Amino acid sequence: MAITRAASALRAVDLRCGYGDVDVVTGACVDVRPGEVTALVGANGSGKSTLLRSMARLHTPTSGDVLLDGDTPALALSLREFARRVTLLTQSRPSPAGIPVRDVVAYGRHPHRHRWRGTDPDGAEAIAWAMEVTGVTPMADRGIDELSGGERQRVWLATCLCQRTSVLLLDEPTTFLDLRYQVEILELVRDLADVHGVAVGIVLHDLQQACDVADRVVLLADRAVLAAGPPEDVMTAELLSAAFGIRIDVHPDAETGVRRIHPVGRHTHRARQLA
Ligand SMILES: Nc1ncnc2c1ncn2[C@@H]1O[C@H](COP(=O)(O)OP(=O)(O)OP(=O)(O)O)[C@@H](O)[C@H]1O
Repeated sequence: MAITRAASALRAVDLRCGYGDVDVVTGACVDVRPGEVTALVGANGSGKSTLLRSMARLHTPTSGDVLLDGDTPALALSLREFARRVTLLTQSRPSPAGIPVRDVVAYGRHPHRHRWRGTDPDGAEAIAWAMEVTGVTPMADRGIDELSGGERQRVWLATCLCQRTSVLLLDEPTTFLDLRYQVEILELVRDLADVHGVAVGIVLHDLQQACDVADRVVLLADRAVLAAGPPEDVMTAELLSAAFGIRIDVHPDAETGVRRIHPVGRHTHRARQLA
């Protein structure tokens, strides 16, 4: 992968991850850079979550390194210090009964609270901001277990955002969300990178969303990184079709140049046109 624009905020170097004796991903190099959105894409089971969790210190890789700010081994930091710099929105999260949304979000500030005094001068403002941008302020007093899947997803995202870390890792943040919130969350992600210089690593199933939001894409297949780089290099018909095992057409939008992704199933309108 070419490294040109910005120094890496979080980098996986030659990472090998798996479970027991089974390798899920080998030789993976991923750069998550300040002010950029890096999307991880690939078929179910290709190792996106395992790789992201390994970069967030939630899974222990078999070998390889995870480096912060170019050269600091992630393991050199205490977990608390690491949590102040890197946060991960995981795919599955507990929703304990009766805990109000406001308290769930506030829990995100835990690494920032003074160890003994328990103070967090920036906490209230960070929590209010995170709840506002994710649209969960109106449900602040409701129990997290009473919410719909999409509402809950936004609460967990607020819990991550209130930490104001310089690296934000998101595992399928648009799952469960209706179209409006999918668009808003991705716009927020883009703003966090563009305006606040946050380094964002994001797992996305929707390849169109990856084309729309990402500066760089890492495509996983066959237990490795099949391709990595700008969307125009990675989101090609050839690479995507190989990674997903179906025909996928890709055409640049005539107006914007952004790639448009068209999976071609046997019964899609496009397949009938081509037949
Ligand atoms: N706790 C675990 N123990 C054993 N194998 C696991 C475990 N978690 C995941 N796997 C396996 O590791 C592989 C990669 O899983 P992972 O969740 O990283 O893939 P993914 O690309 O994120 O998938 P998806 O798109 O379905 O979310 C899969 O084959 C999965 O079955």
